[in-house]
Amino acid sequence: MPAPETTPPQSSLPAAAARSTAHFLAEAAARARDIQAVIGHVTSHVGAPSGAPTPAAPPAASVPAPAPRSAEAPAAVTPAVAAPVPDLGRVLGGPRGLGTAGLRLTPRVQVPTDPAPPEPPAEGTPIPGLYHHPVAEPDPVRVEEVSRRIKSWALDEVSLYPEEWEEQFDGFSVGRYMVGCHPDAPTVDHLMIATRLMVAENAVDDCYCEDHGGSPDGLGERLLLAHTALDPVYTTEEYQAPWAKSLGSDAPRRAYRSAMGYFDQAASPSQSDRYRHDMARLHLGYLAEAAWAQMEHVPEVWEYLAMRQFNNFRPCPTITDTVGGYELPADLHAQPAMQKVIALAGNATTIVNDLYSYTKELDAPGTHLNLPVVIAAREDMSDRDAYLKAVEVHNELMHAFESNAAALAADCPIPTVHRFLRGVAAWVDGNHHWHQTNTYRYSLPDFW
Ligand SMILES: CC(C)=CCC/C(C)=C(\C)COP(=O)(O)OP(=O)(O)O
Ligand SMILES: [Mg+2]
Repeated sequence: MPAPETTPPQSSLPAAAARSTAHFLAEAAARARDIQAVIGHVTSHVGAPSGAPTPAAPPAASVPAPAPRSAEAPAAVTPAVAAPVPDLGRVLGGPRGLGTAGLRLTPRVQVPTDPAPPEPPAEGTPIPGLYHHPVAEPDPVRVEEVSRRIKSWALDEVSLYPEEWEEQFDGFSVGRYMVGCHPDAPTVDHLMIATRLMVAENAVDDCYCEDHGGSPDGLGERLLLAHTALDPVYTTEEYQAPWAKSLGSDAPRRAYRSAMGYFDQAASPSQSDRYRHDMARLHLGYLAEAAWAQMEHVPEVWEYLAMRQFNNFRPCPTITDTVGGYELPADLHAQPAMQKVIALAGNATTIVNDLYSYTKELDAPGTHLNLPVVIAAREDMSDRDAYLKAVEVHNELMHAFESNAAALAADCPIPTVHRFLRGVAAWVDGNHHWHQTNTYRYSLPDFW
């Protein structure tokens, strides 16, 4: 099916409102003053000795079901507190005190005010011993609307898949995934920004690298050309046209081009640049994985973990501010302490995938690398012991994410930083929930 040449419609998102240069500069100057005030704190904390105590991780909390919202009801988004936050439980749980209930962004620690009917148990079993925070089932009203809109985008705007892949598209449940990962998105339009990108990222992974005709052969070329749908080519007139035409020539490129077009309209230039950088990281990771597949080489465990830090979910939690309708300023995003928190969160979420997709990948043709497989091969362990060790690696990454996020929050008393950290933590929890409950796609090994 030929790709319709579509241009994303003008967005009505607040963040997409035309940013006049003057307005942007005034905003940036005001922000710069705040940022400079805290950068010193962040830097001095990062320089502390590695044995310095870090705040304790919060206890996992049981979560009552939130009342379903209407599809377009805006979430409370105003950050409220500017005081230093001493522990992660406070940061992730949001502001407390009289009148602040509506400002909490993740439904982690809530005391129900009236008895709600008990929620049916979530489908799927969490991996025994896996450190995670259970979350409530994503708002079904939003899920339904996002699912409807994403299918129409996939079919009508980018001709993403042939009819026979429909069941797999539906089974992926991307609407439920994204609604669960972005509980503070103000509207369904905001959720769609994340959902289109998630679908496009998976189209590239499936069609270029894996299940749907992917292969390590020629992957570098395919990825580079697809990357230009995110990061445009500027060349001479003669060669500009064939490049522009190439972006419509296969489903992954059509999906990247369209999803990025929508993202650009909602994001600031530096948020778009952040995303492009994270996608370049992702593509670098795909290439290392492909090189090992071509060489039939199993890397050492640390080498695998390094590759998986790039072939990683990172581009998804790092758009939490765009999806939330606000911006974490570039200077704060670039701080080493923030980069470390983001990397740890991305690594924990990605090892969650290795663990939940273990049986699916064992059943796939050839050797599919994931953390348990690499540990078993390189550390001479049984499949079971290697899997259990991989669970421990995940748990250590999660604790490191949480303690580093808590330390950063305490050192950086800026509401936007706290909100961003809460957004990343919500993504981590939503990602776990989706993996646990996506029994169409994943099943656990029989190790317990
Ligand atoms: C959504 C996104 C940025 C994905 C990039 C990397 C990726 C595909 C994963 C982290 C998922 O890993 P994997 O390819 O192993 O996925 P499945 O196990 O097939 O679900
Ligand atoms: Mg996997």
